[in-house]
Amino acid sequence: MFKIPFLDLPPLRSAGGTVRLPGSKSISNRVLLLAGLSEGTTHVHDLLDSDDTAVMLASLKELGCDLRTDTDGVLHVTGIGAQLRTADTKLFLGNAGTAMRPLTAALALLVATQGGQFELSGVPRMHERPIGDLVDALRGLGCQIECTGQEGYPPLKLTGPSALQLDQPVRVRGDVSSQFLTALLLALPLVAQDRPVVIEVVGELISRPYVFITLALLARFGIEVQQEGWQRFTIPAGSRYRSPGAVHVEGDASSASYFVALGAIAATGDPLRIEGVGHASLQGDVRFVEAAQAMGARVEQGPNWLEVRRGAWPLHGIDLDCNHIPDAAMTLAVMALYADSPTTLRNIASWRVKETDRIAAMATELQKLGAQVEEGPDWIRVHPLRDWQAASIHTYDDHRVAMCFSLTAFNGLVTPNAVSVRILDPQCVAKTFPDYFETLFEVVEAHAEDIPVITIDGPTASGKGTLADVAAHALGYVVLDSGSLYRACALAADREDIDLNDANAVAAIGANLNLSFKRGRVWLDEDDITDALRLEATGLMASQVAAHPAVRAALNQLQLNFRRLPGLVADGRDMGTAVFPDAALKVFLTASAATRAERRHKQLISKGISANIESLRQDLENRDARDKNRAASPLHPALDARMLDNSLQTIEESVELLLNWWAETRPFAAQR
Ligand SMILES: Nc1ncnc2c1ncn2[C@@H]1O[C@H](COP(=O)(O)OP(=O)(O)O)[C@@H](O)[C@H]1O
Ligand SMILES: Nc1ccn([C@H]2C[C@H](O)[C@@H](COP(=O)(O)OP(=O)(O)O)O2)c(=O)n1
Repeated sequence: MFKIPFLDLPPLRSAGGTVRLPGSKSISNRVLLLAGLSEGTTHVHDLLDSDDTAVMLASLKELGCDLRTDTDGVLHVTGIGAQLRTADTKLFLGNAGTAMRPLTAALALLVATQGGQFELSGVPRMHERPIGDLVDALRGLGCQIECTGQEGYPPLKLTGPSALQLDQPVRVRGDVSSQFLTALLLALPLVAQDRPVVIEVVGELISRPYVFITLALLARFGIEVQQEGWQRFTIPAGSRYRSPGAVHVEGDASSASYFVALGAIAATGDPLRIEGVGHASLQGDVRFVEAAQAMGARVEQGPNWLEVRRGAWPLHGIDLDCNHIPDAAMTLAVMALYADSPTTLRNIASWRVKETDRIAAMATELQKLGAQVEEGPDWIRVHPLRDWQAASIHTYDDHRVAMCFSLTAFNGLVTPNAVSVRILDPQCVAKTFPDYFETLFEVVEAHAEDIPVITIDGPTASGKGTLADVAAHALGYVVLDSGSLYRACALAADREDIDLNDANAVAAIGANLNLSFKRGRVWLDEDDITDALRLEATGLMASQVAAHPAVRAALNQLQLNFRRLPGLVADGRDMGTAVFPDAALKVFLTASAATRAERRHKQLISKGISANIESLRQDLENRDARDKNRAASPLHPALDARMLDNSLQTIEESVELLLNWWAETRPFAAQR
């Protein structure tokens, strides 16, 4: 996951390959709650690992469920068998609507029948998301619920015991959020032992596919709800949650929408294959596929996979009632930018009460890119965009805003003036798809020249590696420690007893280096060479082999291969002058020889390697001289490099300066 303040996406050009989706959020949290209320143990496979499921798991633990994950990643949930084990508990539910609503209903009924007190709260946004219709329905039954902040919104205090009236149908509004009905359906079996319980929906029920998932999962846990249309549901007398044993969670169909869109926009060669959802999925959002097809996508599907290619290009504008795909429909608003006519998405009032007001959020952010957007209380219209502006996209702590705006990075497919897109707070995707951006980068390609590079060149022990690592971490970029390639090449040659002055023999070794980088360690063939690489003696040998033009040529492609999405920070001697001459920022880092010798001395001592400061200084001056005076790519600043002498700076000061210089080169500076 990219735990950074912003992630810059350079222009992306094509897509293809295979994506395995994380588990569905809706199914995961319903399964967890049902498993938690059941008797016995449920073995949950392919559970989504995300913020929202973490919230539900923490709550189940508080309630006394036993949770164990085995080495295969299967979660074993032993439920409470509908018996409260705690009497007075506070639950913090973050911004997880799929936890707040059903837990409110279940706990309100449990304290009504068994006594106790629960307080449910969340982040500030959760306290702005209405829950009044559910609270009213539960109060109508006799539950005691207090809204401790504003009436109709969390936080809530649930107390009991209290007498329940279950003879009359429970009435709940269905036109704001189907999650209220889902919450009641999931919870009312708790009190349907002696008599059937009837739920009546007031108003037109929205988001029916989510209710369908609820009913299907209830059936798996032994509750066969009788349904009369979408207005009346009866939970039969004698209902009891029974663990089905093993449950497999489907891939998340809403998450699939970004990759379906990706295929429709950019899979011009191989298709984009999406594993985890298909025509047999329970989730209504698989019908996003039909909307994408209407916009031009070519889709093949099996029971649990989809393959998507570009069909029509540009895409076609559509006019669609999105009631059946409320979450996935946000993706259509971004696809609309690539269409040949405006796209109108209707019946999306529920967008206004999600993680953020999604209609307002989409309109504001699309406009930043230059798009013309109109909006109404329950609709949005997006016009095709050809004159794009680089933009810094605010994500409102809303995972779907972050994910669907990543698709705007393909603007170079409809304009010659491709722009980069900045996604602010990219880690909000943790709500449902923590590795979304990593997964995206595996199946998309950019032109190498579009992938930004920062180079840091300079003499030994000037702090290049340190600065490169911290800056790359801050930007989410890949790091190239080019010195380590020269070091590895020298080590490999030395191990084979090759004369380091024999340029061609060393170059042949360099061209066939079998290096791998795993969990912070470096491997040469089967050997872990991490520690050997850092020895001063290895540095000296590296400097020696690095003087051969043939060796430099042999290692060139290996270094170019590090230019990967979303960007690169490369440190060495000739990164800015020879390997990445088009880098957007070049830094030449220096410090006095005395300072550098002192730093290296400290570094070695801290690693338990004995060293003499005077001989270190002598070695580094010799090495500087060789690196500067060699004929092939000698160490010197590029003409357009920025000079940084950090002799008197802390690491933090150097990093801040570099990041400020970087910000000056970016097109977003004014918007941040
Ligand atoms: N600006 C700085 N101020 C103080 N110490 C630094 C600074 N930059 C780096 N160092 C320290 O100097 C040592 C050498 O840095 P390193 O990044 O390995 O240099 P290089 O990659 O240029 O050889 C490290 O122990 C590092 O913590
Ligand atoms: N891009 C590069 C990187 C390193 N080299 C050579 C010259 C250096 O003395 C050695 C070792 O480099 P490295 O960056 O690991 O050395 P320091 O960490 O700065 O001591 O490799 C090079 O010629 N070109």
